[in-house]
Parts: sequence; C-alpha cells; structure tokens
Amino acid sequence: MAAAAAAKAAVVLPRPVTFVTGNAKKLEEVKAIIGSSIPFKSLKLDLPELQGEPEDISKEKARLAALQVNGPVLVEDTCLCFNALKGLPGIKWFLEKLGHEGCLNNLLMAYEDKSAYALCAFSFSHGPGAEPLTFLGKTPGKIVPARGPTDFGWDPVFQPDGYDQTYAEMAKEEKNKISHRYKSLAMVKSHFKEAGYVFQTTDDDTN
Ligand SMILES: O=c1nc[nH]c2c1ncn2[C@H]1C[C@H](O)[C@@H](COP(=O)(O)OP(=O)(O)OP(=O)(O)O)O1
Ligand SMILES: [Mg+2]
Repeated sequence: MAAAAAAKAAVVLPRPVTFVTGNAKKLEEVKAIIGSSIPFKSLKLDLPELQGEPEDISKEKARLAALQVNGPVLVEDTCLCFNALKGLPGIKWFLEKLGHEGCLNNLLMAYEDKSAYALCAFSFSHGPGAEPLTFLGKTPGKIVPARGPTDFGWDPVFQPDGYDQTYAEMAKEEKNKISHRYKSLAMVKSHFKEAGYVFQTTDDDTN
C-alpha cells in the first residue's frame, strides 16, 4: 500500500536531449513527429556506419554520441530488410553504391517474395557510460519499381502494406502516421512520459 503511494523520484538529466544524426531528412521527420512532446535539440554528426543487428548498432551509436555530446542523446538506426534475403538489412553504403532505386528491384528479381520491412531502432542514453534503452518500430511492405520523389533514400521503392502509394508518393503527414520511425518514436515518447525526466537547462542551451 505504502509502496503504491510512494512517488517515483524524478530522474534529473543535465540538459535537453540531443538528437544526433547526419541525415537532414531524418531530422525533418523526427521534428514533425516529436513536436513539443520531448524537449530536444539536434546535432549534425556523421556517426560511424557500424555493422551488426539493428538494435546493437543503435545502442552503440547512442554510446558514441553520448560521449561526444557529454549529455543525454537520442540516435536512431534505420534499415530496410528483405524477407527473401532472410531480413538482410540494406545498409547505407550498400544502397548508396548500388543506387537506391534500381538496385533493390534487381536484387529481388530472382525471388517471388518482394516483401520487406522498414525497421527503425531509436536509442536513448542518459549520458556517457549509461546503458542505452532501445525502441524498435517496424512497418511491413513490399519493394516495387520506383514511384514518387527521390529525395529520401529508398522511399520511392517501399510500399507499405495496406497502401497503394510508396512512402515517397505519400504526403509527409501520412508517412509520419504509419512509418517505422513514427512507431519507434511513439515508444520513445511513452517512455519519456512514464519516466518523467526533468531537464536542467543552462544559459548556453539553445534550440
Ligand atoms: O525513412 C526513410 N526512408 C527512406 N530511406 C531512409 C529512411 N530512413 C533512413 N533511410 C536511409 C538513409 C540511409 O541510406 C539508410 C539508413 O542508414 P542510417 O545509418 O540509419 O542513416 P544515416 O547514416 O543517413 O543517418 P545517421 O547519421 O542518423 O546514421 O537508409
Ligand atoms: Mg548512419
């Protein structure tokens, strides 16, 4: 009884969270999805392109980012995974070297199964040395011949299940309601709500 009534002590973090990414398009979406629900600023930094399981890559990115920023950080790692290739993730260099659009269709030419999923792994670290928490968001779909604007990665070749438009053809607000990034951030948001973090701000903290 007494335990139930005991208020959870608020975790005080030294400053607003810094979202670290080298990708301006990700940042745009993250800003639109987070809105004002989490106080954050951003830092453009190209973190190393690590290899491994998406969750491990994301955690390691958060550890590296927390050291650089010397404070609380959010990072994310995204991959497009092909079911015909046992979920093999399309890492950044792989996509960039082969060309985002044609290559994915060619790659899957040999397979009947064009199904894929977009996976986003956000990680949050309280700061240097803290073990990051990871939140996975997944949107299933299929790889199709490119349709729509080509300004963000593999958006033109990914058609989410239940839609007849590719991510690229959809209005941004629509993508941001169903995307892998939206789903992962929804978990981040509920975590922040639940944890009730308190952020100390200093004079040099600007957005
Ligand atoms: O919603 C998306 N729609 C289409 N393409 C996307 C999306 N999200 C990431 N992408 C691309 C960017 C990069 O080619 C690869 C992920 O690699 P990833 O390391 O997570 O991103 P990045 O290096 O561009 O930015 P960061 O500095 O946050 O690591 O997939
Ligand atoms: Mg990267």
